[in-house]
Amino acid sequence: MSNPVVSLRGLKRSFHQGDVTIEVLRGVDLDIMPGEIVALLGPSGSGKSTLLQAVGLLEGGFTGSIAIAGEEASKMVSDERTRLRRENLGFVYQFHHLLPDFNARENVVMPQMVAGVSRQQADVRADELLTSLGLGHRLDHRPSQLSGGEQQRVAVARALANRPNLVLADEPTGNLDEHTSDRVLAQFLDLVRGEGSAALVATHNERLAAKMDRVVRLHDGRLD
Ligand SMILES: Nc1ncnc2c1ncn2[C@@H]1O[C@H](COP(=O)(O)OP(=O)(O)OP(=O)(O)O)[C@@H](O)[C@H]1O
Repeated sequence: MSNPVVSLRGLKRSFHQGDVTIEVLRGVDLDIMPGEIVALLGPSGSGKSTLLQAVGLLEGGFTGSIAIAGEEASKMVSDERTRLRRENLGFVYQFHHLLPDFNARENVVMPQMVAGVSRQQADVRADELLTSLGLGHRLDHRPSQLSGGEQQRVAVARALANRPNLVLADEPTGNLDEHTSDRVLAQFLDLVRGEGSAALVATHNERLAAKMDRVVRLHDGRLD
């Protein structure tokens, strides 16, 4: 059997403020297999974003083991972590952080160029992804000329541009109304499945979580 795309063992994270220590993650264990889409549920403040930051190799301060595609990241120096992140991970946030001066296509092209893909190939991939998300008629629009749901779909295309093994999504449809949120999430899940990526998706929403392959819950700093 293949390696998990992510394997966490005994992951811990505390924050210190003055004399107060908040133990947010108190020993999280989690394996996600290739192609598996996992919903991460938990109330506000339970540590969902903190957990995604750990898996995304974006922040230090964690103890325990974080393996991405079989490579242990916790002892890596920053350059190695960046390489591991670029080779394996894609990100979607609640607020899309698209580049405002670039159009939809260019926003999806940019991460590919950073990864060394030619402009021509990157354009083809961007158009393919955006078209499959129903944005074939919006390729030349800038973010300010797109609706919230359209902007979020561009962010989804950008996250998948470099064919990540794992997509990390933090409330990916949290800023959209219910109808748009359902539609964008369905398109997100279809695309991730079609691409064969795994995903870890933080949400408050039980109904959206039920559409994924598996649900894990953060409770008292651990996963139930
Ligand atoms: N940089 C920080 N410094 C101090 N405390 C922090 C920091 N980041 C997070 N926390 C605390 O850690 C806890 C978990 O935060 P986190 O954002 O991971 O929760 P969450 O489950 O994603 O919440 P939400 O659903 O509201 O986004 C909170 O109590 C928060 O105040």
